[in-house]
Amino acid sequence: MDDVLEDAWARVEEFGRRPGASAIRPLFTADPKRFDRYSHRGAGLLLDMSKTAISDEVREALFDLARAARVEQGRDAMANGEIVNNTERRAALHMALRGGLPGAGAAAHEDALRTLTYMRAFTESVHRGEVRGATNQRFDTVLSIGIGGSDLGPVMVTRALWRAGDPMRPVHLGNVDGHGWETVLPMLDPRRTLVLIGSKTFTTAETMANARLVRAWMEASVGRNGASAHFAALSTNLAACEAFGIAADRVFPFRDWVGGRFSLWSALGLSLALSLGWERFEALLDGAREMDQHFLGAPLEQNLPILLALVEAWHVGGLKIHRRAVLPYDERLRRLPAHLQQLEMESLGKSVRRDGTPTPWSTGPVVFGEPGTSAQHSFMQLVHQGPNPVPVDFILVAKSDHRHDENHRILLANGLAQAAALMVGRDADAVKAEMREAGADEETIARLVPHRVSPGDRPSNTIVMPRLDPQALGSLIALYEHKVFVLGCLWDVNPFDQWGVELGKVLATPILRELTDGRRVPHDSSTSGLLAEIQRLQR
Ligand SMILES: O=P(O)(O)OC[C@H]1O[C@H](O)[C@H](O)[C@@H](O)[C@@H]1O
Repeated sequence: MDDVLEDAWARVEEFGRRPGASAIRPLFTADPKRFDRYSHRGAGLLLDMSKTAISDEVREALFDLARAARVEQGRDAMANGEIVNNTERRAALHMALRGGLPGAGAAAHEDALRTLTYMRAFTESVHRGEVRGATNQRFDTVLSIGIGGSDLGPVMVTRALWRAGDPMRPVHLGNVDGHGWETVLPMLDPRRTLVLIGSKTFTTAETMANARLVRAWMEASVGRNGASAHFAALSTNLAACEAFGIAADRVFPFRDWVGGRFSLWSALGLSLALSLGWERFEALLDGAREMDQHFLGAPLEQNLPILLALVEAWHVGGLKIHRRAVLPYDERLRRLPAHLQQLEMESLGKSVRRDGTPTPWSTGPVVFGEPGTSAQHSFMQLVHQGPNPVPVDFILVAKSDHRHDENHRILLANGLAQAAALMVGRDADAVKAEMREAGADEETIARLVPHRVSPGDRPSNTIVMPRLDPQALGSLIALYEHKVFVLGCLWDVNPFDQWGVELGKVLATPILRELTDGRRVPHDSSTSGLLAEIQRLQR
């Protein structure tokens, strides 16, 4: 396989070195039907990849790459519960949480269904006021404690879908920074607050510190005995939940085959069910399942997650572009870039292949983003005119859920215009003509032309969603999850582990000890110097 994969990459790289490899405009000139031929639908979404420099020849080379990487076989192995997370010796069965899989995936779904059924019963009991707090008041707020994969997905979905009047008010506590707690504290009435501690391992230092903080606050209000009525845990580590004092019937388990950044569909999504209502949580899962079915069934050439991954493979491997921006043109998706940062960078920021040898190719790019149009007024200058291209994913939502039609038209017009402007650019002649038309004098024109030229040929994908509802959001998130898996195949890296985050955690322990009791421990001189400065300022 190695030779085949390396050969396939070599071919993509060779296309990337050809003169004019990054030109997009000539592809539109040569093919009036380019949009039709380079946009695809699946699970209710449309992906337009026509504004990239992928020619028919390059596309064939990318399909060959997908075949060489055995993407379809890898996908089927994942769905069948095989050990695709080879370093941790685990399956990756997040699709099974959504149902619709055959074989081992179906068995895993049966298992997940037990928790989902329990989550539903609990959610509905809370909403009906049958499950109450220690002072017999109904819960109206759900405080979720968790970080990373146990925070970003649920926060992103909450921001996207929660509306005033929904069953419960969601509040999230992720960062260990006490200012985070101080910020949410005024929003909370302990007597009406249900606290969820979400942690796959139930050992994450920040989450446990916040959990202890919140437990002390709750005990101070409703008493030691009463506090347990206010807590539930979402975890794979049942013993640690028990040791923390969570009642057994308040532990919502999930399996180790659910990766943290793929876990919002599991018990970890309980905050979503509680705040949005069970039906909308289920619709989210339905949308994801629809994308799963598309991913599992659509041919390579029309398979949205595979195509999205191939575009990235082309940018990183062919054109050597190591960054990407995500611009959702919907304020409600403002935390989507943060979720994708974790999903993509934690999964694909790797430098060794699955067998531990160095990757001969570059892997995961830097991902960042902000909602449009706000992003246009911050970093898009660099995307339009900076020396290095930044491919963009534009996400457009056709129908809004408000009545301010003019605002929505302005929003959409801007999203479409940004993508077009990046691609078509504006050359010196066009700038001169526009300036003359506007009555500028020749001196001003000569002075400003170089500043006003936009190079064009800057690539983007556009994803169109019909509406931002739970179903479409589920499909969108699953699209990116599967894209990440496909890139794992193409780059031959394990997208389900994250060993790189370990070292920092290890080094934090002696530093914390030093900050706590002042006993010096040897560090590099920079760390020692900074520590000394902080301690001096604290005195
Ligand atoms: O869910 P937990 O076990 O608390 O883990 C929370 C997060 O912390 C870890 O350090 C990883 O980087 C993340 O992948 C994980 O989602």
